[in-house]
Amino acid sequence: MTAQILDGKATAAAIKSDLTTRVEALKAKGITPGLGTLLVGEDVGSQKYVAGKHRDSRQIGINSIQRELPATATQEEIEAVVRELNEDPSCTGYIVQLPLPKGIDVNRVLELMDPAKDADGLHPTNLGRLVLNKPAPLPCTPQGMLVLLRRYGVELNGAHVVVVGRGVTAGRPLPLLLTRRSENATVTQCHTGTRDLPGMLRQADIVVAAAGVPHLIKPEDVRPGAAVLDVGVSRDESGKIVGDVHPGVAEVAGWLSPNPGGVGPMTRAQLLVNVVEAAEAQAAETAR
Ligand SMILES: Nc1nc(=O)c2c([nH]1)NC[C@@H]1CN(c3ccc(C(=O)N[C@@H](CCC(=O)O)C(=O)O)cc3)C=[N+]21
Repeated sequence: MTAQILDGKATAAAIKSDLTTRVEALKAKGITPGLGTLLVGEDVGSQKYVAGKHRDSRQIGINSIQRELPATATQEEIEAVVRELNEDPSCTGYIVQLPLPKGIDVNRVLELMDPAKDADGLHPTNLGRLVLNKPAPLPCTPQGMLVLLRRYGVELNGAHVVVVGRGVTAGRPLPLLLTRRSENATVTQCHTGTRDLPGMLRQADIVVAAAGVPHLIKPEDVRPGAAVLDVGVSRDESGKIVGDVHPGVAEVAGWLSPNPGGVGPMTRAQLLVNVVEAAEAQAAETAR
């Protein structure tokens, strides 16, 4: 058996094509959405992600507002740029690329963001609204996974999803989305403290590997026919991406979201969705 590939690149392209039309409609009303990014430091991986986000934006007609600070930037300097982006009317939504340099209080920075401009969906107010089932920009990586599973018809209703990892961008918020009545999945969250990870994995209809541990998920851990999403990003000595899923899993799983080419492009597409939706909300506000 060879898994059907959940093609995040192709799905993201379809989402971007739909967004292009919505951006044109906004422009006809005199609104051009703008995506802002704040990148602190010279991490090559982060530079690549941010460049990719601006490339995507340009493709669909969204303006880019690119702010950079050196790794030596102080808390005050970072907060000053956040305040600027909050005030800037050309910036519809923005992200502060994580991680921030050591010694910076990340949560203080994130809490200073205008929740209405939170393109990542990771502002405490928006995460709180998600818990309360109120409308909010959704966290991009989990929402990207959901859209990908839906597109390929992977059943969520009643499914047992085992999420490995509890990071703020992926593992922690994903169960909030999956356990809503509209999705109706049952979720087990596993992490480094989980006693019998292979035993948990074997019970899963869907495995989400978001631990950041290279090849953590082995073929013998996966129930034949299960869906497996490779989310964790590590790099080998040559800088090549290594995911959390062992390549042999492709022979056992029913569906596989590869890495690269799976959840990464979906995360970026969802970021654009959040910016376009923020601009549409703004347009509706102006029209009233
Ligand atoms: N505030 C914030 N928001 C984020 O969303 C965020 C972040 N900080 N910090 C780091 C992680 C990581 N992340 C990725 C996004 C896209 C790809 C992606 O598109 N990857 C391509 C490959 C890219 C390559 O080859 O380097 C793919 O999977 O096909 C990967 C990883 C977003 N993150």
